[in-house]
Order: sequence, then structure tokens, then C-alpha cells
Amino acid sequence: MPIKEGDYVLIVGDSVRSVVRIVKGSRISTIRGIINTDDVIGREYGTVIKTNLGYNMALLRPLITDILLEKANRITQVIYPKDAAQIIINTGIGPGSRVAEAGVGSGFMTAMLAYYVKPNGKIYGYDKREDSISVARKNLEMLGLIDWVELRLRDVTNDGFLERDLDAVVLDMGDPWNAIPKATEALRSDGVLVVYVPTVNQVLKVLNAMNKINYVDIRMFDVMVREWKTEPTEVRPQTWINAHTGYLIIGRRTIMPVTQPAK
Ligand SMILES: C[S@@+](CC[C@H](N)C(=O)[O-])C[C@H]1O[C@@H](n2cnc3c(N)ncnc32)[C@H](O)[C@@H]1O
Repeated sequence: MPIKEGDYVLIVGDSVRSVVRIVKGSRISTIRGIINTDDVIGREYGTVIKTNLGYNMALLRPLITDILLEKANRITQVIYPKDAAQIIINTGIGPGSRVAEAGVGSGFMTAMLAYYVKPNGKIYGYDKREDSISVARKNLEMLGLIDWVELRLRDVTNDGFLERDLDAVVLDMGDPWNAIPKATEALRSDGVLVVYVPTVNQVLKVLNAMNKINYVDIRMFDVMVREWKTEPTEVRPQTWINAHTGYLIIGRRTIMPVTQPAK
């Protein structure tokens, strides 16, 4: 499909990697020169064009994470793709899944969840702050994912979730342990609970809350991704890495306690 006005394009070449939205009659400035958008419109993704300084740039279809990281607004800490990938794979969600999330924050996790449950699933995104709901809505609209999300202004700790029989609930909020009883009511009988917290102090409170209710198969981990330089003459780890984001605690709900005989 040829590139048209309003499309997002990922421009890649010689130290340039950037997402731009194509506006007719304008110029894209890079550190390797300028590209006229009129030379981009009508080209196929995958085309390589030259800047005015003679550098070759590839025109690519951006991934959802490219647009999120470069173009979405943030008013909170967000869940990054490395952690979102583990959440998605470990909840087993896919097209058709129904998932609740609190808090929505800037809508980063919401967007990644919505991308994987479409075309027939739904994400129910809760936040108690109106400004979070509003920023998340704009980000989801920009990404074309709003049709798969219901945003709800609601305090889940006090007022709970409106849905029942959900495949998964994701909690990323300051005190998620207090919301676990309400999240459990919203899950299907063997649904998956995911809690994301930045400190071990919080992990202990989450584990304590999960152990009080009927959760089994509880796992906890953090995710380290070590990016490497891939220059043909220099293949080695990048100098700077993000050493810590948060911990993931994942467990499965059961309908009754799984007690074992005393040892
Ligand atoms: C760190 S942000 C979530 C970021 C989000 N996961 C993302 O990737 O963009 C935490 C959010 O939780 C919301 N929050 C905290 N307590 C809440 C509660 N009891 N009910 C609903 N939302 C809550 C806050 O308002 C805040 O927007």
C-alpha cells in the first residue's frame, strides 16, 4: 500500500531512526539532511530515498511500539515494551481476549494489550484520574486502537471492576495489593492476574495479598534486555542500558484454596 498523507513512517539510515507523520508540502529534517514529504507520498513502504545531502533513508511502516515511544504523550511512568511483551506472553492473551487494566496512566500498556486482542477482544482500562483517561484516550486514538478499549474513570480499589469472567487483569498502580480482592472478583475462575511494581518492598505486599486469596502458580521476575551494537565493524553490548524498570508478579486464580496436607 503506498504511503499517503497522515500516515506514520519510520525513517532509518546512518544514525537516523525516527517516526514522522506525513503532512503534504512539508520537510522532514534529519541530521543527514532533508526529505520533502511530497517525495514520500505515493511511495511503497520499503522504498529507499535520498536526503538533499545524498544520504540514503529507508521508509518503513513503524511498529506500534515505535509510534508509542516517539509520539505518544506521557503523564505517568509507563510500562515499556520489554515488560509488556512478557505480560502478553504470560497471560496467554490473543485475539478475542477480554482484559482489564488499572491504572491506565498514559495508556502505553493499554495500547499494547489492545493491539493483541483485536479484532474481537476488548480492554477495559480503569483510572481514577481524569487527566490520565484523557491522555490515554488521545494516545489510543492516534494509534487507531480506541475501538478495542473501554476507558473507565473509577477507583478500582474502592469501587471494583464492572466486568466479570475476564481472561486477565493487569495492575500497575501505587498500591496494587489493595485492589487484588476486587481484581479477583472480575477474573474468570482460572484467570491470570499480573501485577507490575517497581520495588521489592511492594512485591512483598503483593505476594502477601495473593497468598491470602486463591492464587496458584505464582511467579515473579524482572526483565533484562541487553541491546548490542550491530555495526559490521563493532558488534558489542551498548554502553548504556536501562538496568531496572519493575517486577512482574503473575498468578492464576482458583475457585477454592489449594491447601496441602501438613508436613
Ligand atoms: C504508573 S501509572 C500506569 C501507567 C500505565 N500502565 C502505562 O503503561 O501508561 C499508575 C496509574 O494508576 C492510577 N491509579 C492509582 N490508584 C488507582 C486506583 N485505585 N484506581 C484506578 N486507578 C488508579 C493512577 O492515577 C495512575 O494514572
